[in-house]
Amino acid sequence: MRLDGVGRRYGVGGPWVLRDVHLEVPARALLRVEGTNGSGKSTLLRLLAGIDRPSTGRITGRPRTAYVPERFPGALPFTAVGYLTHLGRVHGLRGPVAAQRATEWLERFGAAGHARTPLVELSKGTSQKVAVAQALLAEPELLVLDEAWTGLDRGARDVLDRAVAERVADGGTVVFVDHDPRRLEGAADARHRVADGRLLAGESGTVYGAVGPAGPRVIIEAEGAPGAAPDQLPGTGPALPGAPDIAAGPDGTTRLTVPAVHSDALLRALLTSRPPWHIRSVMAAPRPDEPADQPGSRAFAPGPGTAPDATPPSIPTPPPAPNSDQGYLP
Ligand SMILES: Nc1ncnc2c1ncn2[C@@H]1O[C@H](COP(=O)(O)OP(=O)(O)OP(=O)(O)O)[C@@H](O)[C@H]1O
Repeated sequence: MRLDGVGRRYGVGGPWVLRDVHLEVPARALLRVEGTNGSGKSTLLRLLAGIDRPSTGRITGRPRTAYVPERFPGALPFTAVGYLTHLGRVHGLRGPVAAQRATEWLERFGAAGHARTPLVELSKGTSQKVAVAQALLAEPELLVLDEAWTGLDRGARDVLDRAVAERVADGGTVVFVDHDPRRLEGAADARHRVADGRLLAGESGTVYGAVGPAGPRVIIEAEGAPGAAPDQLPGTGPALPGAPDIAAGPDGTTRLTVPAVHSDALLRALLTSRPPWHIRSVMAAPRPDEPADQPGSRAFAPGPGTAPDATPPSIPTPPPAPNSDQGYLP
C-alpha cells in the first residue's frame, strides 16, 4: 500500500492534522508510529486502516486490513463469541471457520470463560481481548493496532506480542502505536514519527528524516541463483518490502533501490527466500542533488573502505538454508 501526498483535516478550513504524507507500507514488516499526544497518530492509523479517507492525496494498493481502534465500541448486542463469529464472517470467513477461530482466540487470550457473556457485561480487559481477537482471527495482510495493548493483562499482552510476530512471519504487515516505548523493542523494521503534521522516519528511532521521494534511499546489489533475473525475485514488484526499483547491476547482480526505512525488511526477504540471494553490497543512494562520488554513495558493507561515519543497516541473520552452499554477506 502506498500513500502519496496524503493530508487530513477535520471540518472545512480546519487546521491540517497531517500534511503531505508519503509512505510505502511494505509487505512482511513491522512499523511503529510515534508522536506526542494529539500529534495525529490515530488519524494516520485510521487512514491506514481504511476507516477514514484523506482530505487530499491518494492511497493505493490497499491490502486486506483489520484494525483495533483506540476505543472499542463495547455496547453492541452480541455475546463475545457471537461478535467474533460475526466479525469473522464480515472478514470473509465461512461461518464454521469463523466460529472456530473465535473460540480459539478467546482461549488463547484466556477469555474462553466469557464466550457467552454479552459484550456490555464484559470487564474493560476482557472487552479489549475481544477487540484484539476480532482483528487477529481474520489473519489480515495489514493489521493496524492503535494502543491495542492498553487494558490487557500481562499474559494477554504477551499473547498479542506473539501474534504480531506471527503475522509478520506469515508475510503480513503490522502498524502499531503504543505509549510504552519498550513495546516490541528492537523488532520494528521502521519507526515513523508524526510531528507538526509531517511524517518522519528513522531506522533507529533516534534520527528521523522526511519520508517520501526526498527521503533517504538505499541501494542493495544482490545476486540470485544462476540464471535468476529481476522478475524471478521472490514476490516481485510491489509485494517486495518497500516496492524497490529493480534494475540490472554490475557483474550480473540485481540492483534494488528502496527507501532506507524499508531496507532491513527487503534484505530479510532476499536472505530468507528459497534459494536465498547473496547480498553483494548495501549503500546509501546519492540524493538527487548529490554527485555519485559523494559520501552518501559509499558502500556500507562489506569490509574495508566503509565510510567510518556511515551506520550500516542491521542485516538480519538468515535461517539456515537447506541444500544451499551459498554464503551470506557481510
Ligand atoms: N473526528 C475528529 N474531529 C475533529 N478533530 C479531530 C478528530 N479526530 C482527531 N481530531 C484532532 O486531530 C488532532 C490529532 O488527533 P489524533 O487523535 O490523531 O492524535 P494522536 O496523536 O493519536 O493523539 P493521542 O496520543 O492523544 O491519542 C487532535 O488535535 C484532535 O483533536
